[in-house]
Amino acid sequence: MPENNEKVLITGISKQQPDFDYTMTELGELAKANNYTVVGEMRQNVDRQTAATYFGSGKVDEIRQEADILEATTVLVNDELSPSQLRNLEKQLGRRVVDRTQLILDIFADRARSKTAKTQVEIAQLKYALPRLHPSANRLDQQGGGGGFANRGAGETQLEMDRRILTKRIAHLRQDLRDADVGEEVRRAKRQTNQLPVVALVGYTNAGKSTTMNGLLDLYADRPEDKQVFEKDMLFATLDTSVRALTLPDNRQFLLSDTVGFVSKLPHNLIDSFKATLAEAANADLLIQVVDYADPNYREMMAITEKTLKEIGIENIPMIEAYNKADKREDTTYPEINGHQLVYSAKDPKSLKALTEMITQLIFAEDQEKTYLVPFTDGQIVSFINEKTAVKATDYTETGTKITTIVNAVQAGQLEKYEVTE
Ligand SMILES: Nc1nc2c(ncn2[C@@H]2O[C@H](COP(=O)(O)OP(=O)(O)OP(=O)(O)O)[C@@H](O)[C@H]2O)c(=O)[nH]1
Ligand SMILES: [Mg+2]
Repeated sequence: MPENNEKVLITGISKQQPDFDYTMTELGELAKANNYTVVGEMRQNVDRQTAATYFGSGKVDEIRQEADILEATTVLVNDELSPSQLRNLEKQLGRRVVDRTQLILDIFADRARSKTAKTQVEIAQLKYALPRLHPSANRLDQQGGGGGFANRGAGETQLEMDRRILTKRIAHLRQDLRDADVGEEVRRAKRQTNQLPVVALVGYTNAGKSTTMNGLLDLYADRPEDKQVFEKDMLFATLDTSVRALTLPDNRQFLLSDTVGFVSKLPHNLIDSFKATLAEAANADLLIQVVDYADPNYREMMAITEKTLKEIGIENIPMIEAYNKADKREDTTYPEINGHQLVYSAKDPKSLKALTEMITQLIFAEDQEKTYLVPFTDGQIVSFINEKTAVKATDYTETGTKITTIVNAVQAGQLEKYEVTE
């Protein structure tokens, strides 16, 4: 967490957006997440932004005065500003201006731990910076970035050279990302586990996705070392995807994945560079949308999640709506199942069992009951059936072991030659 504690003034233009109030509240949360101290808020209730300075000129004066009175060193704007708007506003306000995109990028940069997450954030940062480079800005070569640009062509301006360095760096990072093959984790897990069904936790940041994952791992983790992903009360605690195999008491298995949370107006650069990480949910057979039911804005958060899923191309996957943190509400009992909806608490084992029941019903819907007769010489097949499928009955006959069990489509194919109809 950066030592920040800077005083900031939050500002925005309503543009008749119905969710404007909510996005301003969220901007305040994002500011806190970046360790800013919010000292005030100013809104302009107009339909359109002003081309040169975003706010109208009268409003700019007001904001400057207010920022002076409150001693705010930085003004946060609830939108992505054009490069010239940012420059003009900074000049007229006489202080640093940070737009919503920059703020979210700063938080992501602070949270990124894995090499992949760091690379993805840096690409988004550079793409944001590229059109905002300005002749008067600090020289890049003095900041030690890039390298290999000593061959400055005759007549090439400093600005052109800086742009070239950034563009080269972005290309380099993109190659790193391709080499890392982010989508590989789920694909590999699927391959190694004979195409087990994949269940993905998705939802607004801080809803409790990682806590739900950890709760389920506690109950059903396949291997003890598989346990625990990072959970914390902060926005964007998770910036990577983790996949774990779970084994239910009846031996049936599935893969569970946890991933990055969403926020409204997630910057396009960020969605773009995190696409590979986010898209892992696209490989899922079932989504669990985790919702912070104790947050008064949970409906807006759900709308944002659904919009973001659409944006990254995740549609038509069955979904459980999982209303979490019910323990923080006085007006609800839990766990409570209603169709595809569950009211629960990720910290309550009974709730997690109810969730598991729902998952089981949905992902194993295509499972079939079969009876196999396995000759005594094929002992490894009997072990496979006992370990990987939900055995209902076993009978030792003269010709071999007769087992009635529940199998998925892949297993049905693998065991076909042992199948008998009674
Ligand atoms: N009281 C209560 N707190 C919960 C519950 N579930 C999660 N939390 C808390 O909510 C906070 C966020 O939980 P996480 O699991 O990290 O949330 P996340 O959805 O993974 O968040 P990101 O990774 O930031 O997107 C943590 O402080 C959890 O302890 C719950 O059922 N009840
Ligand atoms: Mg998380």
